[in-house]
Amino acid sequence: MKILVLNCGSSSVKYKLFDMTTKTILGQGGVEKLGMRGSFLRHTRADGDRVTLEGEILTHQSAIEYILGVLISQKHGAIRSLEEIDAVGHRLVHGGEKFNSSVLIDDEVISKIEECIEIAPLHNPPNLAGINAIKELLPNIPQVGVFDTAFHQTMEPHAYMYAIPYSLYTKYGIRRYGFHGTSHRYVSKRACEFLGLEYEKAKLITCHIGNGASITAIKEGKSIDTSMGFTPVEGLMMGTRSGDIDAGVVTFLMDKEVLGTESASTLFNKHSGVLGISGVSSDMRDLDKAIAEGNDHAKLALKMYQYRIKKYIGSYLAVLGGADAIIFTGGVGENQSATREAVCSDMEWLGISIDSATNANTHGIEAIVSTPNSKIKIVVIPTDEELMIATDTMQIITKS
Ligand SMILES: Nc1ncnc2c1ncn2[C@@H]1O[C@H](COP(=O)(O)OP(=O)(O)O)[C@@H](O)[C@H]1O
Ligand SMILES: CC(=O)OP(=O)(O)O
Ligand SMILES: [Mg+2]
Repeated sequence: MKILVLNCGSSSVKYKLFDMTTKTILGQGGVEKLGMRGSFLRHTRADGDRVTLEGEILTHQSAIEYILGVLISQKHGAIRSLEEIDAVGHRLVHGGEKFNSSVLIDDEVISKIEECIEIAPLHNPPNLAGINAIKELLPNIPQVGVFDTAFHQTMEPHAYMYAIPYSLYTKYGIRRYGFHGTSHRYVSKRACEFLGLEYEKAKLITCHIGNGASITAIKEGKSIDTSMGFTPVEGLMMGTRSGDIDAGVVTFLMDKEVLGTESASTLFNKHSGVLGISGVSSDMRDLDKAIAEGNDHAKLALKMYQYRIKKYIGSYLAVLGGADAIIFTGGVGENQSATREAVCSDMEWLGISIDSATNANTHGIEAIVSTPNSKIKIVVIPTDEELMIATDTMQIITKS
């Protein structure tokens, strides 16, 4: 069975084509700078063959036309005909309170996703554009939606409500939803397999630390709290997002700097976080370089970044009543060993003891990086949201 996984963002469409029989990737890549000058498609085939195609790619439909074209192209293709594709699985960001699991997409599902546009104006329109493009280009193929928010629908009201008038929840759906659920679900399950823990009995803290970052407390297979909220700007400090901030700062700056809602949103989503403090970059690799060159703002940015993760781990240990494992994933969580070390240091009193040497040598692979006597295991599990989406898609279309 062959499944195409699509992640349609506002200016990019990423894809992976899976052969689920062998769990291998036949081809992958993405369209970038969608709708802008200089848009291009980058494609890599399983055998390493690579190609970059430049073109005027203005809409999601034309991006997907390019992708389908390269997948069956004579020279760089991964399959002979589009008929080989059995289903398409989409990463969908916001399912609001309407979806607590992955679903087969039909007209009713589409209209529910449309209803969520109001609370997710940045994410849901490009997701819907992707679904509609496939409807147009591959009219009879089943499509499955896998929501970032679904895994967190198990949170209870005391964890998801904001302490603002209750009527605003009823009127607009203002509450915490949480994101990266597909990744938190994947790495938590995988960590239990890896450690030999029973998922339905485990207490876990999953740290998805990439460009966007969030942390989740999982009890008996259910998300009970997570750091992202109504939008993906709450919680941890991120590459370009502020994370938690006093609402008073927002209104003060909107007043003093005469910011409209869009400029304020850009400030906290795109110009803040590691980039905002360091003035260097949102990428940890650039930050490390700047720190080595003696840049004090870069040093401060990294310290703030690590401190915030540590604070969240502490609070989640409290709400879970301890933990069996802390799991690191995402570009930073998988690769930046110094951040794992800083976050887990001086926590022996809590039963957390990191093995510095093993940790320092662990990059992008599954590994236990705690000492053998650490009560709480510290593990690195590379995330695979696309495989999770492909797996859900296969299960759903097989059932239906
Ligand atoms: N070798 C590395 N060392 C330190 N940080 C890294 C390394 N590789 C990637 N990163 C960090 O991971 C980030 C990307 O994380 P990723 O999870 O791939 O992001 P996205 O949210 O775009 O999926 C980069 O911006 C960078 O900060
Ligand atoms: C929802 C979200 O924050 O996603 P990402 O980390 O991919 O930006
Ligand atoms: Mg990501």
